[in-house]
Amino acid sequence: MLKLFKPAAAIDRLPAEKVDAEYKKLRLQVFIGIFIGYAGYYLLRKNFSLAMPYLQQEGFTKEQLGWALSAVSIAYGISKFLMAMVSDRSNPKYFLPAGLILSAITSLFMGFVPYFTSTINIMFVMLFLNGWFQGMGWPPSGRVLVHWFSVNERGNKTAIWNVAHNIGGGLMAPIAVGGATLFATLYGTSKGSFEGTFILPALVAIVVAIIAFILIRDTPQSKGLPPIEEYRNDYPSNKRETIERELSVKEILFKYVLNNKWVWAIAIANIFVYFVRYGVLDWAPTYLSEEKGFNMNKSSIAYFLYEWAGIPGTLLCGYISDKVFKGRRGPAGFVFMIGVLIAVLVYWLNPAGHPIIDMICLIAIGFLIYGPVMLIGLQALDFVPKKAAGTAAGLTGFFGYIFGSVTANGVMGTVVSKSGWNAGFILLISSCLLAAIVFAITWNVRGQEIVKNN
Ligand SMILES: O=P(O)(O)OC[C@H](O)CO
Repeated sequence: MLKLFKPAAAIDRLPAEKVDAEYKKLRLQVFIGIFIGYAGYYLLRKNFSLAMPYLQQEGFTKEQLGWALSAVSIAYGISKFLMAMVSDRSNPKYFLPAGLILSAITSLFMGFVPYFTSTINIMFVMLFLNGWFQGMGWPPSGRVLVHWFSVNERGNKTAIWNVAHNIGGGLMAPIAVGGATLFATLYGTSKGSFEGTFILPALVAIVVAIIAFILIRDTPQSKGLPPIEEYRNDYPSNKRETIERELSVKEILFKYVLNNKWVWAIAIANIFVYFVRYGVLDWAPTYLSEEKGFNMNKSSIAYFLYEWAGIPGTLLCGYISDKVFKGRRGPAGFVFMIGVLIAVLVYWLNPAGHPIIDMICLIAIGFLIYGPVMLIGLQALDFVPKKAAGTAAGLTGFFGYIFGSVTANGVMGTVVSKSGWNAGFILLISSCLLAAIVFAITWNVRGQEIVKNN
């Protein structure tokens, strides 16, 4: 591990009368830091898709660009897991901004140096690098969440933090399109300039990384504060013990993550959740234009609504899992996935000529799918001691991206080309059902109760 990333050491405790005020101030500060930091990551997650129409005008085909784009998901899935093992033993104040700056530098190279967008293979390598650096965002955020927020408030706080990615993803398109227009003006061309879709989001992301660096802190103990469990008198088990020493990679991986059946269960659920998340989102423009007669404008509105509907849906899901199901995430995940199943069915069976119903279905799917997406991350944080939290979430991310998202692009594309949209929808519906079943298997599990803290 690089010396720079070394976890911040504990310092002497502050006087008791200062603890409360300092905790309140720093909890808000670190939360804002990871919120805007993770939103910043999403400015650079898929900005390439906004460059694609311009790159098509430069002579690249849809298939070539789709292949290059898949590099982001492949690298991201692997990195979210591997970099999480590094992150669990790193100071998030350095780790999170470092990944964001590296991702921004990759994007700046693609915007400023023509060589890096000159062939599909070079773009694939650049996007792979970008995906890799993108994997440095979730794990340090998870480390901050579990060290500054105790188990009985985590559902709510994780749900609020999780909407950062909808906000970042939602803001990316106008910033990238604004960049294209701005750089077209600077370069004196009448058409949009794809360079700007790389450059402007990257510049904004660098500013975000600096702000995140200023705000984020490592553990409460490194600021002279007690562990969060002691401060809030909220322990994960009756033994009132938590692990506060940094764990070795071997301990994290083999003692707490890979031999935990519940982590495996949610990793498998994540395959199906991500297949639906990206299977619906990435194919919506194509499906709506081919089968429902939507033009690009209407399709992009539907795409936008899908992302933003995720915000209230995620908050509601976190609230329901805390208040109605008393900290059990499985039932909330089950109910939301059944809701997604119904909305996907209507989206499929609604005949062409009723665009409002298609829009409502996409809003409903967006509203409902991001809750389960968030719950899996939350369960991962809950199922292991806090020093292993990023790695557990990283494993679920690996399964979600490599087996869910990548197949949502590749397998869906092949199935739809060979057998038509009905076959594609049967895959989506089956995934909803399988995700619901795995959530149901975790029905009675309260993460904090099964965590092994010794
Ligand atoms: O798909 P990811 O890894 O960016 O995660 C998105 C959400 O934050 C999941 O909780």
